[in-house]
Order: sequence, then structure tokens, then C-alpha cells
Amino acid sequence: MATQFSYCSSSSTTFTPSSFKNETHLFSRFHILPRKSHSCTWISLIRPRIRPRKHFQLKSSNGHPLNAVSLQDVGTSGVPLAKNDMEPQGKEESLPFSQSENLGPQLSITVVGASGDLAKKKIFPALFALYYEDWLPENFIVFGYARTKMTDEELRNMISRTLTCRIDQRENCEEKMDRFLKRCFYHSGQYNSEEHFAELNRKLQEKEAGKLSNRLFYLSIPPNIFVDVVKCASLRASSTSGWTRVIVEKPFGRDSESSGELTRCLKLYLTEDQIFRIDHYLGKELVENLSVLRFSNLVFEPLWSRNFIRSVQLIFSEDFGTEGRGGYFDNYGIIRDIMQNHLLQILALFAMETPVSLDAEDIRNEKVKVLRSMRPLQLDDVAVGQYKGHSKGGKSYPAYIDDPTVPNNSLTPTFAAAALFINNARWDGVPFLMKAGKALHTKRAEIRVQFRHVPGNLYKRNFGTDLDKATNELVLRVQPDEAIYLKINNKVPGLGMRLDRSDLNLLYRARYSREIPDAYERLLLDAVEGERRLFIRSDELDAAWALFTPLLKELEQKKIVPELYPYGSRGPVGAHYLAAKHNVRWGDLSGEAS
Ligand SMILES: NC(=O)C1=CN([C@@H]2O[C@H](COP(=O)(O)OP(=O)(O)OC[C@H]3O[C@@H](n4cnc5c(N)ncnc54)[C@H](OP(=O)(O)O)[C@@H]3O)[C@@H](O)[C@H]2O)C=CC1
Ligand SMILES: O=C1O[C@H](COP(=O)(O)O)[C@@H](O)[C@H](O)[C@H]1O
Repeated sequence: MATQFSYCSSSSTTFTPSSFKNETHLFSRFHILPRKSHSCTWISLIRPRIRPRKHFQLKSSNGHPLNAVSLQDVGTSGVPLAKNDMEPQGKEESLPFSQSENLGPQLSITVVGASGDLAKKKIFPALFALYYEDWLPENFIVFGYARTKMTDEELRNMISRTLTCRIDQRENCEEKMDRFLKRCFYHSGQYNSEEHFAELNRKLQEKEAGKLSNRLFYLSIPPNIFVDVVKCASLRASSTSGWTRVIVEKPFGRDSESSGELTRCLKLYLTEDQIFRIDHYLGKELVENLSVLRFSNLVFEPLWSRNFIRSVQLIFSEDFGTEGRGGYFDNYGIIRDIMQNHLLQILALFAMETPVSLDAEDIRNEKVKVLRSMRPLQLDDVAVGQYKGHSKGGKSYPAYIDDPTVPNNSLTPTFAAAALFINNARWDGVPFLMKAGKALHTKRAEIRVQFRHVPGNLYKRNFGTDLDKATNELVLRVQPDEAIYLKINNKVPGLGMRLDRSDLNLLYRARYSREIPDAYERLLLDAVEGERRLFIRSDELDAAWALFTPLLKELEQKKIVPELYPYGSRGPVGAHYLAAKHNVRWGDLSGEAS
């Protein structure tokens, strides 16, 4: 059964957020930012460089153009000058950059939990990809922090050994990698030791060499030590001249109470503005495109309501089990792992009203509104499943409970389907169906919008009695093979009148030659820029947990037994009954070829 943990080692301790530099600190407004211009006007305060980087522009931390002048000393170009700014660089091992690269503020990124799976798989590769494409500021360093004993060199070996990313085959990759690795350092320490973070601070200061420095901490660690790390980092290793931000990985609690407690404890040391709660699905290309599709095309937004949409389906499936993560997973289950965060975030973006602007707060305000308009889930609204062992083609696949880190009698769902409803004028009565599962027949994530039947359809005879076959469906395939396609009805060419279903298809790989960046690249870059649009605000999180907590409690209290489904199958039949109850069919089961 679920392990409870407390986030605060001492809940009565009163630390104030001021222990971390406030985000709105004037110094923090000045940093070199690497983004290409969106719609904002840039104030050109860039001093000439010997080797200028193509993307760098000056922007405030909330993504708006600068309109104020720092109180700190500024050079003739307007860029704040740090003490050592124009001094030649010291020893080679201190900072291996040429003098031309020592302009502008320093960015120090510390990956806490650097020895772990996520750091190796996602964070270091994303940082390298950003570096390769010149998105990082000129002066940056990366520190790994974990308990495992490692030298800088060993960390570098670990990064280069495990670093597989989209850049691999690119020109000068090895050379760039060598340069990137020279900026990577390691410090070994305990997660609850202020002393060890003070040592980290000393090393950071040494590399920062008196420059104006912004610090980003990425918490890639199990959640029970989030607060320990935030406390030690805030008290001992926060920036004294620039901003300090902390990226927090999920899970953000396991229900309303524990999530509220986590937020309360984090806010003993950080302001809300400093906390970047990551949901990597928000960084996926197609999820970013959802709002563009909706709000920049006249053809979609007028149809975006109960008047034309019959159901919306959010589908996540993986064709592998918990492999290696059973210990974590058994305490959370698929509803907390995928639905309450990734799928619900997509739903909120899909269903929100038009925000006042693209500003993070405007978008997040609309997301909160829609989440708060939703009906909390009940037992009747869900079907749960768990995979069992299966043999196919001479190969046998394990059951969930065969995982050595999972108890034999575990009732944790590895599959769930749910029907959610939004009680507002736009969406009243429209089922938002979610389905998420591990060890299914395919790996896929998609959003399916099923439109209503054409009223009085002149061609209904051509579809026989199954009018469902004639409804339009818009599909956003988040992964793999990103695509947006619309299923339409058309006439088969020829003299007869035979109707066919076809796809108007925007297949990304056919349309664009560029590879799609990993979600972690976008999110890391946004955190560096102070762009919060794709991160979860605490009230969003509260609203999300309020929807799922009663259901999760009921499932656990009543010890609901999940329906078993074979590894590699399409999941339990309970999911079909749930859809049928709401008069719809799962769109991913139609066997389409797109
Ligand atoms: N892996 C993934 O695909 C995903 C992970 N996440 C989240 O990201 C975070 C990191 O995940 P992941 O890298 O898989 O985690 P790991 O289990 O690999 O842990 C990361 C590091 O934390 C330290 N650690 C592990 N367990 C403990 C413990 N009980 N007490 C103290 N330190 C511990 C270890 O470093 P050392 O022993 O050297 O100190 C380990 O290398 C988690 O919050 C996870 O939920 C989110 C999405 C996907
Ligand atoms: O957050 C998580 O996401 C991964 C799936 O991410 P993807 O980008 O590979 O689709 C999932 O495997 C994991 O269980 C979950 O914690």
C-alpha cells in the first residue's frame, strides 16, 4: 500500500522565501537570452562580441522586453558589468573558455540527482542539444550533484557514454561535445547537508569568478528529498547577484493533502516565481501546437464546443511495462503517473477559453478556470486494469507483479480509462475520455476530437446504418511520428457515387526537414528565460488534485481490483464499456493507417 512521507523535516521551522533571491530582484532582469524574437520588440542592448552568437538577445525574465535600467553598474553597452568581466580568465581548469566568451552574466545549472536515470536519459542530452544549437548563454557551467562519488572526469565520461540525442549525427558533434564537457563539473554530497551545499556554493563561486550569476537547480531526485534539497540549496547555494530558480520534477504529491504540504514546504524557501514545476508533456511539439491550431485558424475555434464536438479523447499508451521503475510506480499508479498531470494538462489547454494574451499568467488563469469547472471523478467514471504475463511468438512477457520491486498482491492500476466532464457553457455534456496504459500493443500519445454527425446528412445511405463511420475526426498525434490530420468524407473518383474516408494530413516528417527538439530542451530553455507558460502554477496543481483525489482514495479504500489484461494487448474491455456508456467509441481502435 501507499507509503506516506512528510516533505518538511521540520514543519515548525520558519524560513522566509527571502533566503533565495527574489525573482523580481532588479539584477535578475538583466541576462542575455538566447531566444529568437517571437512577437515582442527587443531592446538592443547587446554589446559587440568578438564571436557573436546568432540567437542572443536581451530580455527580462518574464519574457517581456526590457524597459528598466538595473541599479547595478552597467557598461557602455548597457549590459551589467561584473567585477571580473573584462579581466583575463584565470587557470585553464577554472573556466576553459576563451576571453571572448567571458562577457555577460553567468548561468550555473546544477543537476541534483545527476547519477540518476532521468539526468542521463534526458537532462544532460537536452543541455548538450541546447549548447550545440547555441541556445545557451555564452557563460554557462553545469554541475552534477548526487551522493555517488565521482570526479569531474567520471561525470564527463558518464555524460558522453549515455548521451544519445538528436544531435548525434550532426557536423562537429564530437568537437562540440568536448567543449560542452569541459563546462561540466561534479560535486558529491548528501541531499540534506547544508555543509555539502555550502561546498557546492564555493565551487560554483570559483567558476563564476565574481560575475553576475544566475543559478538554476534541476531536482532530478525522488520526491521525498525535494524539500531537503531546496532548503540546503536556498540557504547555502542560492545566487547572491542574479536569480535562482528551481525546476521540480513530478510527482508533486500523491493527493491534494500531500501536494498542498509539498507546496507549503517549498514555499518556506522559495517564492512561487522561483518554482518551475515541470510536466514534460507541455514541452512536446504537438502540445505546443494545440493552441496555435485553435487560436490562429479561423476554421477550428468556431467548432470548438459542445455544439459540434461529440467527444474528446486523450490517449497515452506504452508498449513496455514498468521495467526498472516498479518501486516508484507501485506507490503512484497510472492515474497519478500520466492522467492527473500529462493528460489533464493537455485537456486544460484544449478546453480553456481564449486567454487575454500569450502571457504565462493569462494562459495559466484560463487553465485553472477550466480545471475548476470540472466535476471530480467518481468510481463510475473509470475502468482500471493491470497487465498480466503473456507469451507470444515464443517470447514471454512478465506480469506487473513479476517486477521484483512490486508486491505480489499489488492492486496498483497500470491502465486506466476515465470520463471527465466540464460543467461550463462551452462543454456541458461532452465526455472527455482519457485512456492511459503500460504494456499495451503500441507506443502512442494522441488527442482525438470526434465531431457530431452531420444533421440530415444527404449521403447517409452511403454509410449504411453506421453513421459513426461518417463523423469527422481531428487527430493530433503527439508521438510517435508527429502529425495533425482531419478525417473527412469524399467521393471516390468515377462515375458512381461511392463515398470514402480520407485524411487531410499534416505529417511533420514530410512537411519539415528539421528534427523536432525534445520536450526537455524547450522546458530547460524556458526555465532559463523565466518563461513560465509551460510550467504548472500551484493553483493549477491544487485544481488538478481536487479532481482526482476522491477517486484515488475510493480506489484505495475499497481495494478495487483492476481487470487483468495481457502484456501487449489493447487493454481491458472495461475501457470499451466506459466509452459505450457515453455513447462513443475509442478512435484509436479503428485500425487506421495514418
Ligand atoms: N526516469 C524517468 O523517466 C522520469 C523520472 N521522473 C522524475 O524525475 C525524478 C528523478 O527520476 P530518476 O532519475 O528516474 O530517479 P532515480 O531513482 O534514478 O534517482 C535519481 C538519483 O537520486 C538518488 N536517489 C535515488 N533514490 C534515493 C533515495 N531513496 N534517497 C536519496 N537519494 C536517492 C540517486 O543518486 P545518488 O545515490 O548518487 O545520490 C539517483 O541516482 C523523480 O522525481 C521521478 O519521479 C519524471 C518523469 C520521467
Ligand atoms: O512522466 C512519465 O512519462 C513517461 C513517458 O514519457 P514519454 O515522453 O516517453 O512519452 C512514462 O514512461 C513515465 O512512466 C512517466 O513517469
